[in-house]
Amino acid sequence: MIKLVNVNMTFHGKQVLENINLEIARGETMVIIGPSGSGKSTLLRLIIGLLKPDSGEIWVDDKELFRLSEDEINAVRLKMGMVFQYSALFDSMTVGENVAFGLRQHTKMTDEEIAAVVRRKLRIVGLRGQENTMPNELSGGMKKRVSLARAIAINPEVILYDEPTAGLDPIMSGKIDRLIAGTQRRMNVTSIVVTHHMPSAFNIADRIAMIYNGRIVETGTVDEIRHSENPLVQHFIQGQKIAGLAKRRLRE
Ligand SMILES: Nc1ncnc2c1ncn2[C@@H]1O[C@H](COP(=O)(O)OP(=O)(O)OP(=O)(O)O)[C@@H](O)[C@H]1O
Repeated sequence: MIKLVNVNMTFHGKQVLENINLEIARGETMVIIGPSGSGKSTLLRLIIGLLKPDSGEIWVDDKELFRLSEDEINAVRLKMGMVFQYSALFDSMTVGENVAFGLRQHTKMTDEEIAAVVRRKLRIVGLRGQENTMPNELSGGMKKRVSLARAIAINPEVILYDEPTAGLDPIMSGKIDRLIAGTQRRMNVTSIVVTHHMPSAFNIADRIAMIYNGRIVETGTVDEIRHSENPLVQHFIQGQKIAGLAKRRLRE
């Protein structure tokens, strides 16, 4: 479904991604882990066609993104929904208008049809009847759920999530994890999830890829990653556990 071949990316002469090769099958949930600044968000932005790599190929189905015209890239993008790191809702629009945004931009649906889709998607994310609420009246977790409702409104084949549980308490994180897994099952979407949060990664992943300094240092199933002998991987997993414990102690 999605394939990156020898992808390289630099910003102002600094190599941010180096020789990335990654294949994600249809219906698979691929979780990308790695330290801050390792290139995870850049990878997502390349896959959704917001950035162009310096070299390499990015395939979505049988189409290589950067051989396409702008119109063709837009058509591929319509297969993808993105849940952004800070939810990225439009503050001046109601929840309903936020969820409807993509449908208004890219379809010829009538107002009634759009309202029906919005109602259905809000119900799926547990926000039934919140159409007229403004984003600033919502908690962080609720905003993430609106962002997910907006991403699934266009019935995407691929959903990309950038740090979906960042800043959420463990109960809300668990809820978001279940929504991600439930959405995958219900819509049979391909999911790509960037996260620092190892419990989430282990909960939802079919496979995990770890990026370190712009390179993929390991790809494997949850079990393979848990038992990896790569010290970078173990260090990251253990480090996240220690960071979690330290945070809990600070709160106590
Ligand atoms: N538009 C840009 N212009 C210049 N440098 C950038 C740009 N976007 C990202 N970078 C740099 O690329 C590197 C990778 O950034 P990226 O956001 O992909 O990392 P990340 O792994 O997602 O980090 P985090 O977990 O902190 O979100 C960083 O050094 C960042 O400063």
